[in-house]
Amino acid sequence: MDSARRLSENQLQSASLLNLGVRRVLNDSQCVEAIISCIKQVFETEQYADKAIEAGLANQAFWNQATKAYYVQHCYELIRYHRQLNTALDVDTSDENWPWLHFEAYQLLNGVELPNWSEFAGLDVETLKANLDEASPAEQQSYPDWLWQRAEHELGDDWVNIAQALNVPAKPYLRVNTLKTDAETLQASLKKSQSITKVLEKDNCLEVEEYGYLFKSDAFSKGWFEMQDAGSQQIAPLLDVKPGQRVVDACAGAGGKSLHLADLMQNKGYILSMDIHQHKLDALKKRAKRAGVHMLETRLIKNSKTIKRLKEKFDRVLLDVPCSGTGVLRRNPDAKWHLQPENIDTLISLQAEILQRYSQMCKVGGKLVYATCSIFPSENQQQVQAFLENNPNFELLEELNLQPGINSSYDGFYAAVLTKKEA
Ligand SMILES: C[S@@+](CC[C@H](N)C(=O)[O-])C[C@H]1O[C@@H](n2cnc3c(N)ncnc32)[C@H](O)[C@@H]1O
Repeated sequence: MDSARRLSENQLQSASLLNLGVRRVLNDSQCVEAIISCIKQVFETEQYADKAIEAGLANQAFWNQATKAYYVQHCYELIRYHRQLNTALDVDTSDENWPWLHFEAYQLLNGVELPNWSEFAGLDVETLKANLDEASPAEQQSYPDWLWQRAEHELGDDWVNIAQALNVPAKPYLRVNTLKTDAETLQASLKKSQSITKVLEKDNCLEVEEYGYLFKSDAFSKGWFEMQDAGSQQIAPLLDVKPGQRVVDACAGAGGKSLHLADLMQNKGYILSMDIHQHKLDALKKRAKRAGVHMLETRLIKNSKTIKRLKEKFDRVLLDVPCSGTGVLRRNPDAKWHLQPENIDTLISLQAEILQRYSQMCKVGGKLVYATCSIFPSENQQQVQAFLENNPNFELLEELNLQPGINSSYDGFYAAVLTKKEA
């Protein structure tokens, strides 16, 4: 079977659902117009997808849950398959009607019948499929050429499977905040807000099957859960933290992993969460308050002195470094189109610098975890190898390499656990 057909079959898995949805939603042209407007913003004004989608939803407070879900799903799908649709249609974004053509082509390729609207061009699905059959793998799977080539070079034969897996919409997962509740109590409470979840075998992780009113639920306002991918939930446990330890999360962002660490430490000890962006630390503080975490302090990294002053002060160091985000393309498909090859080279230099300088904060006998949400060995194993060659006082204890389509159905993550043997 050729890869264009294979891709179409991937998409067809949800065709019956789409058919149901489209019939409902196409009675309401406003939703489709909102989808068109959102993808125009993303591709014509380079707005981030999540911001554009959020803004679209804010304008439509009266939509029901199904319409909102249809809107979000279709915005993401049209962003994900942007290049594939351009190829199938043999048009690019200089044709001002492109968003409508994309919507129409996407539906036809997924076996959905469309109503007789004047906005639709009456496209022929066989022509769309024939155009895809002749296209390159990067066009068929909807990736920029440079990214495809780099991934093939770095990942070899695995890349084709990873590329397909990164096109499958990500499932939502929750991390149970065990400082406040347990999985079964959370599940029962969420049911009251029409949020249906499944308890996974992994500790304290729920898969969301139906959103319902998740973020309006009692459980959310009480801080009983955090939204966090099941792959991401595997990073904090690698630090092997104990209550009472001193831990630094030096690239903490809005604190997904800091909060998980606080939970694993039973809220006892000390966590210093740092970042170069104050607005992210402000968001972290808010989340920590809701989660009932009171052993965590935030600190802005202003210059190199902030780190130097903390030399050998921590039992555990987490470096969840800035990266290409190629492991989380299912969640952020627009990153494929924003990312440039030179960005990855700059990130690789920054990662090496962070690992070298920030590792100084680890005590002798302590542990350091270097983590990314990238699938590229150049940001992962190769960084760690280069660091170990320059720093023989560190030793590699274990590695985790979650690759969608290879060994994981979650997002792509890499982590290396190191220990500091001597000063
Ligand atoms: C992968 S994100 C962290 C995600 C976060 N740990 C979580 O679990 O939610 C990387 C973070 O590194 C921060 N960052 C970028 N350059 C940095 C630097 N030189 N030092 C520390 N943090 C940096 C970014 O602002 C970003 O928040």
